Amino acid sequence: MSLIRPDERTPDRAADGRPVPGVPALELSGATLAYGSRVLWSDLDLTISAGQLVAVLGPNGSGKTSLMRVLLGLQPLTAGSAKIGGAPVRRGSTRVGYIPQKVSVESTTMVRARDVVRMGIDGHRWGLPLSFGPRWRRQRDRIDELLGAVGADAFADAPVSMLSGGELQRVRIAGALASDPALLLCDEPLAALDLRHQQEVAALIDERRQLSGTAVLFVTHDVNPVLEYVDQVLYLAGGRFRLGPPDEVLTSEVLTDLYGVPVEVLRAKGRVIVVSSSDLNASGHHHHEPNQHPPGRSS
Ligand SMILES: Nc1ncnc2c1ncn2[C@@H]1O[C@H](COP(=O)(O)OP(=O)(O)OP(=O)(O)O)[C@@H](O)[C@H]1O
Repeated sequence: MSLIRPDERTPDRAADGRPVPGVPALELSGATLAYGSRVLWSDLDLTISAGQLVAVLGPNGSGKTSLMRVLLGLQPLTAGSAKIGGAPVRRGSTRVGYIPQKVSVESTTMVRARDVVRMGIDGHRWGLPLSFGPRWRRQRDRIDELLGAVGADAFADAPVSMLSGGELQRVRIAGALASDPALLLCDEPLAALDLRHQQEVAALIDERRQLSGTAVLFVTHDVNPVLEYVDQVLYLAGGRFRLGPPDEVLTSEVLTDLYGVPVEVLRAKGRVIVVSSSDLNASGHHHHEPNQHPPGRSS
């Protein structure tokens, strides 16, 4: 069932809601973002087709969240263009689903799991729920369907403040997918989860993109839980970036060039570990990011 409002139609969808082949879910052309004289990234060309997953990696302050803000229509580009489903980015679009790291309202109110999903259908707007009637029933069925698809039906009526981290992420995914978005933005959705829940949530996102063709932009500090699903890596560092398949970007040579200091990329049992060469003898961390402001780079 398509829930795209007439004012939300984008060229990637026909009037009946069916996908139009060949229109990218996301297209960034010559995209540049600078705060004053500080350039976070410049001349970024990135095309994400329906169903593709792109991991965005990089040290603190490299501009990952800022990229999400651009795609949510909250931050204008300094130069270049950004299109979602073939239409310019705009604030509040239901063509973009967003899984934030935290939703502060949830811990302080009696918001139920199904309310989070309803807000996704309504385009993230708070408002009075529909009262009983055919539209209410259709919406309720849709919410149940969405919660069922992520295995969250058992806690549909539970206050979200009582859910575990893994349960809450399932509900957020259902809410983010409620409007059948062309693009799903995930801001470190695995950060608060244990390994089992990380794997479950990553598999869930992968399953949904395969079923619905939703493209995914996945910001993370640790690529390992999603490595098997990643089509491209966008690695931001020191005002520059590298974009390509994981095997081409996650190499000692590429990251040493990007950071401007010696970096080693180690691979063990299918996992990728990035360490600065000077830390090679240090232990205790599975992923140690090199200095985020290497000498000679703008910061
Ligand atoms: N509105 C703004 N005006 C000026 N500087 C900003 C603004 N928003 C963010 N910054 C700065 O831009 C840099 C990039 O921030 P951003 O949050 O995008 O990085 P990040 O890669 O998501 O970092 P982290 O991994 O720590 O979340 C930071 O140094 C931040 O202080």
